[in-house]
Amino acid sequence: MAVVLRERRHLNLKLHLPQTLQHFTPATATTTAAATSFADLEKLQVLGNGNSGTVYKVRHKQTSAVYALKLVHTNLDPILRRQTLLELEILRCTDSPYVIRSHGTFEKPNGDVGILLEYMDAGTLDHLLKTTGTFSEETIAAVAKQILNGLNYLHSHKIVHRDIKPSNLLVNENMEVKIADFGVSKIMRRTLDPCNSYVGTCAYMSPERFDPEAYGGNYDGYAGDIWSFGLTLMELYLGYFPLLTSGQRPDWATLMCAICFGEPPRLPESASEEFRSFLGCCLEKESGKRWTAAQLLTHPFVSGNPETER
Ligand SMILES: Nc1ncnc2c1ncn2[C@@H]1O[C@H](COP(=O)(O)OP(=O)(O)OP(=O)(O)O)[C@@H](O)[C@H]1O
Repeated sequence: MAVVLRERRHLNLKLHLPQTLQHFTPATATTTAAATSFADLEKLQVLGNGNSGTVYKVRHKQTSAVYALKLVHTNLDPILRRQTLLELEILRCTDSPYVIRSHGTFEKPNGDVGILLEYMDAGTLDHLLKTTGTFSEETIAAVAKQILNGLNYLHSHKIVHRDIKPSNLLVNENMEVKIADFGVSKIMRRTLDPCNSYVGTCAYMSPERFDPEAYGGNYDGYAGDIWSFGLTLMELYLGYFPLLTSGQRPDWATLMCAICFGEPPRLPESASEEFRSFLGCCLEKESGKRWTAAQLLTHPFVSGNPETER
């Protein structure tokens, strides 16, 4: 299995999307414990609703193992179906402790697709922020290092996430953080492949993604992920979205002005010099000056963090 994975990576994930799900045997799955059909799973509760479908907490009837089952209603929407197949392919090819693992996929006769995922019992960073309040710098450094390890892994395999935000980062009770929801991700087929589509949550978009025309019509998707990552950390520190005006998320026009024409958001004086410097490296308006995930891992804000090896 490891050999197969290495070969895939060597090929830089030059993928051909299949038309059906029959090909999707997850490369990283513990398939012995995984279900083979919907009938093997007992639904326990709804974990959340996304744009594309519903996520359930489920139990495997024979093994009692608990998973999250993402059910996507792809039958009516060919674009959603194509994107779901791409999400599945990314999940199947990734093998990192910092990226959510898939344990299998199923398709219902009506075209609904089920993705069996590892269950993260503390939910999303967004949920944690709302229930337990703002994060200390120490916790943010530990969280940041894990997300960076995940981004570094994805970017080195030519995958751009394109929707990094607190609600797409899952946590378990050990405070292990994993990147999830590849619903709008992109696999870069060539090194210089540009991103040029307007996808992802616009609040967390970098200036060059918000206004690609001003940057020659294309943007560096990897650098876009770093901007979103920077805004995410800032939100964990402040307890609210950093570009928030008057207590509510700004509308599209206000957001565009703030992101494209305003100064990048900065941390208040109460934050340490190291944290402010770190975020400055993430929130550079010029994408070429923004640090990469690999570079950020060497920044003193995270490099000294004693995160246990996974
Ligand atoms: N593996 C998981 N473990 C635990 N909870 C999960 C898991 N995956 C998703 N969830 C929960 O289900 C919710 C909905 O997840 P989903 O992936 O559909 O994404 P979303 O980011 O809310 O939506 P969208 O796909 O529209 O961006 C999440 O916000 C989270 O609370």
